[in-house]
Amino acid sequence: MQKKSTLPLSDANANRKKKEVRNKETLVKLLRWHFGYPDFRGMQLDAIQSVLAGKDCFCLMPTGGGKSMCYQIPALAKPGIVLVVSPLIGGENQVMALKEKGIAADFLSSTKTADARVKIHEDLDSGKPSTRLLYVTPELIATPGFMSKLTKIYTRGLLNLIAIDEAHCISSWGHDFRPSYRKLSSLRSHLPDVPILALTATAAPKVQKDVVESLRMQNPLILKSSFNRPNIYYEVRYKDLLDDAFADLSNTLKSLGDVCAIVYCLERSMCDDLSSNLSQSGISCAAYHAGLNNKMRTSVLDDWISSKIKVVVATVAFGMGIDRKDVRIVCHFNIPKSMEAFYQESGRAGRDQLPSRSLLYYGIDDRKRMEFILSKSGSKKSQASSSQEESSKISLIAFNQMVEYCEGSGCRRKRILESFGEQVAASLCGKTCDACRHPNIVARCLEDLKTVCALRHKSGSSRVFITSATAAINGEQLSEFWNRGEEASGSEEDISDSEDGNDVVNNLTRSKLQSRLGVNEKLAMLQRAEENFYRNNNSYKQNNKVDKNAISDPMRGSSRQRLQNALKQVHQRLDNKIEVDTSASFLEDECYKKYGKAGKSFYYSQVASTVRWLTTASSSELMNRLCAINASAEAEQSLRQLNSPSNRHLLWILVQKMIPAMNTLVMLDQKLLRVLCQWKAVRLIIPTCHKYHPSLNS
Ligand SMILES: Nc1ncnc2c1ncn2[C@@H]1O[C@H](COP(=O)(O)OP(=O)(O)OP(=O)(O)O)[C@@H](O)[C@H]1O
Ligand SMILES: [Mg+2]
Repeated sequence: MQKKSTLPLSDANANRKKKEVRNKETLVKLLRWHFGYPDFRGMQLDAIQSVLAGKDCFCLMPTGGGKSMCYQIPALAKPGIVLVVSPLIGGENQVMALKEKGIAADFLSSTKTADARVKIHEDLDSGKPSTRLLYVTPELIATPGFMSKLTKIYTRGLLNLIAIDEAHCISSWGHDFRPSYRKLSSLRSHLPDVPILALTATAAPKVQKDVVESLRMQNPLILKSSFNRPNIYYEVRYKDLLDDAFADLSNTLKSLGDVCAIVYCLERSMCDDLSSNLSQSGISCAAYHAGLNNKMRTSVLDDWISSKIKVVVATVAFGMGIDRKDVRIVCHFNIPKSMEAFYQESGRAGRDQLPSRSLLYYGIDDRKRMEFILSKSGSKKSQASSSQEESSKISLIAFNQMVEYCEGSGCRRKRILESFGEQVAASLCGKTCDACRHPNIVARCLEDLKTVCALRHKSGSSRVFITSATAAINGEQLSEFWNRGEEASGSEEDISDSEDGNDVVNNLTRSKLQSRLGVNEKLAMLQRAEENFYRNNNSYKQNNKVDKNAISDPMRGSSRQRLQNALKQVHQRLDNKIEVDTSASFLEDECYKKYGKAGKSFYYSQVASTVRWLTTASSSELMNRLCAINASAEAEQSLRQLNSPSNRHLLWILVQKMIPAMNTLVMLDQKLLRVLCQWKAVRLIIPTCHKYHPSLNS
């Protein structure tokens, strides 16, 4: 790309020239000439004028707010160099975009070839460098060789400004602390008179204080814009209330058409699995995480930027500085670790200011996993905080804001903004979050979630079985939630999230809940469960055909072993009251049923989560749960004996007798009974059947 000439500024005496450089008209002209934008946004002009006047400035602007312009325009306003400290990816992208506009920018980093580096150094040493914006990584600043080069440029009076992009990385209070940023404190002592511009979208007051102090900024102008992103619609969906969160995600992405999207996951392996699952369902996507080599990462990024692929399934490694304006949806498939992280990541949607969405899938297991990780993760941050314990406490407090965002019924937007200390008028949202647009549905979801938690707490059991909340929301109808009794007795609950309908039957036998539903609703629900059963069975078969992700028998064996090891300890705690082998097989089977078709890492993470539960649950939780498993294993044994054609008729009679007695369904048809048999639902009914038909005992 040809170099664009700098906009000629009138040349009079030095003082007048200095002032002229800062006057609005001149700066707007530069903006139009180089970038084609009609005017400055928000506080851009204030920041630009401040640094051109030689003053330090701390600039807090929302994601996509246009922070880069605050140092790009000063670089074009007067001769000399603006040094931009930035993380690698973000810097490289910006340099590429600037070069395309004919602006002399370069990135000096270890990823450059030796030749390219020599060229840049020659230009810097020339006494009249053509480079206007020199991007570097914080690591480079820390090297003595580069600092002496900078000092040379500075003594020649050619260093106009030091811009620290993503400045929150300096602070261990921020969500993305990077030790290399800490070393930037040496800039002020080596280059005392150069104004420093710190830019971030992280608003925590502690971060601001940390940044200002670490960089030794002097009486900086503090500019803060509102963090509101009015063009983003915020929504939370509850994994524990969805039939199948993967299917829900995939359907959501498909329903939006061929749009550009980011899906964030917690773990690399989950990115790989989710990406391959989405690809299998026809979505153009790829995984991006730190486990891929540089070449792969660059190629995924290039393909996504150039629209060859539409969806990137990524860890947080896909992050800072990625400037694709038309991301229409950012999904979090796992809950992020803090509101700041969530804000930054979701903020990658709609940088073109057009309507966009943030969709977070919240799951109780994810929450527990994150709490576990954060409680162990203090050591990383302990450099700045007094102890590891304190540091993990801070992380957990930060995480709690995220939990409140998901579990609260109030406006999501308000919650985000208030977490950054903004006062928010009730009318601000204007129904641009699910809680404001569908308050009843959200309230109901939360009620259901409470029920799920209560059931788990009582019996160590897992989730309820309901149809997708999404469908209900999209259809503007009431959702199909039915399990709303808080005091539901869950004694015969099992942890299973299996999609085979056990949950339906389990829940049907919970008498407190039953009275709340009409027969038709219950039948409809059974029918849906039946459809799900067949649908899941089919997709399972289909997936299995192509399965490089398949979970092999040895893998399952080693998972059983893991569970057995954990169960042995539980066994001792519970005075040898449980069957280790039976329980291990049962728990492993559950993990497999739940995530077998989703891939290895989903499966492994479910196994890990079960092991964690075994090591952290209370004795009574363990007793309830594990005794239920043993009882259920016995019941299954009985089922095998019972499920012969001649016994089916008997079963049918039993079901008819038993269910009305329990005030549930007054009738079932043969078809549904067949389904019940296939779901092995009878195994759950059988213990109850004994009461009604003692002859069964024989
Ligand atoms: N005055 C303006 N008018 C219109 N568009 C602008 C203006 N200033 C910047 N932009 C555009 O807005 C987009 C976002 O800008 P930028 O990347 O600087 O945001 P940011 O604040 O650094 O966001 P993030 O925190 O996500 O890095 C860019 O595409 C940029 O070109
Ligand atoms: Mg930026």
